[in-house]
Amino acid sequence: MEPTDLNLTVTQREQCMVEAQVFGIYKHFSDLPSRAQTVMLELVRDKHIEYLTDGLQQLGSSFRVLDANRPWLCYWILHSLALLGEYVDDELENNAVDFLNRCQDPNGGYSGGPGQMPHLATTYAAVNALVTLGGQRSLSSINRDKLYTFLRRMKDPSGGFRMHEAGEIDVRACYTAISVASVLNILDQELVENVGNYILSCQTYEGGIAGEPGSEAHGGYTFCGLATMILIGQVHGLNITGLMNWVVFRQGVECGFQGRTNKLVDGCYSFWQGGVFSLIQRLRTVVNEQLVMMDDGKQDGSSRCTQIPVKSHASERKQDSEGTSSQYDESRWEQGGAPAGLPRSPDLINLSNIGLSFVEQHTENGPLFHSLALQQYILLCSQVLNGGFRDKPGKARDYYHTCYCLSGLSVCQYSCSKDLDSSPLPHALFGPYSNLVESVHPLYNIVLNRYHAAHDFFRGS
Ligand SMILES: CC(C)=CCC/C(C)=C/CC/C(C)=C/COP(=O)(O)OP(=O)(O)O
Ligand SMILES: [Zn+2]
Repeated sequence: MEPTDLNLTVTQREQCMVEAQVFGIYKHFSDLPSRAQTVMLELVRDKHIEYLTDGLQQLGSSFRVLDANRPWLCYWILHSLALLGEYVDDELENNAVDFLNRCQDPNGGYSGGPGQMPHLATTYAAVNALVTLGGQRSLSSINRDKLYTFLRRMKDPSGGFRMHEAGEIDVRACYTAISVASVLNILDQELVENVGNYILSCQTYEGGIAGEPGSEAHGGYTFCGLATMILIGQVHGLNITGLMNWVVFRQGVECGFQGRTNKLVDGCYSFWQGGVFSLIQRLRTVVNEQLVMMDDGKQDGSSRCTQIPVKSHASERKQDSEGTSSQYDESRWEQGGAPAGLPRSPDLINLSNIGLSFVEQHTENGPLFHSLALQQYILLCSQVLNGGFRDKPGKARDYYHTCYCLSGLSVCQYSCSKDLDSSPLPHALFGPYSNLVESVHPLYNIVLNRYHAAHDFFRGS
């Protein structure tokens, strides 16, 4: 099944579905769109906006559903609307800002609902939601000083972060802490200290990144770990070639991505795995350096990062548009086992500029995954024609899958573009050009123009 152009016949599309069923994905074949409905494979934009706006209105009127998850619902819905190029009206915007403010803890951070314990995941969701809303009222509602102290309290002496007070330390916690600190321009050396080593300890023999040391590599954590390493300027410490080797095998015959080896594809991994590709595309220097080392016969391509030899000039340092400071330290690899530790981030790194310079660079590299095929999975299998997206046929739509399917669609559509703020060429899109959605900043999963506005707002303060 190779959907290589926009002119797939209905018969070919039906063949895709039949093949997918043969591979055991569609237990509910009748759930798939009918033949007539799939002809154009259109994004049913108006239906999605209706579904999302309804969700936001329900939140606004009661704010009672899913008690510990409400900032997430705000982010998933607001981000999905932003991807569709929609702005919410003043009343809904004010309600959302007020509600998120009630989730803000007096001592910093955001909880899942008013009066609850602040948590890093809901802090990330609330901050991304407020940045997506944008504007003075929304952005200035974030108490950055208190938020910084919350992040410092969540920092474990080992370097990782805890999700909440006395909570678990994992890669998600590292990403959510570093992502909000970066977007709010409060990232500093104290927060960064030893996070890189924690993430390195989670890269597995398969090449992907696990949630915690010793666990299985997973797309969600691989995105979090890779994005964190870029945001702290230490991505060169990961075995990127090994990571690429792992992620390229995660796109299934059904065209969607699976989260981990031998599991089913799921629409939400369109972003978690698709986002990994978007990041890797912008890591040309690091990828080339590691490929050269492999060419030198010093590295087995399937090996883990601890076996990457290092350059002999340990003092070499540079910060480039990938937000990477190349600093090689031979002693790190000498043990033949786990790395002895990433060097402390050089002071030369401007932590406040990494997110912006990363997204401003041009990339000559095309996507390393089948972008049109993934768009087909999203539009044909995950899209619900009444609005919203789902994991796969047979499952119900929800706001989480709507957010991450649309985010994945965006990553696909801009995957052939040299830069993220110009419109892609029609051949990059599956279906009509009206399917085009907004581009995202792949490190934060925030719509790019909303990120730029927030970056300007928090710059220099
Ligand atoms: C920013 C943030 C909070 C990121 C979260 C990242 C994320 C999606 C992590 C995945 C967690 C996980 C192990 C799911 C497996 O569920 P499963 O066993 O039901 O699914 P599977 O069969 O597809 O692996
Ligand atoms: Zn899912």
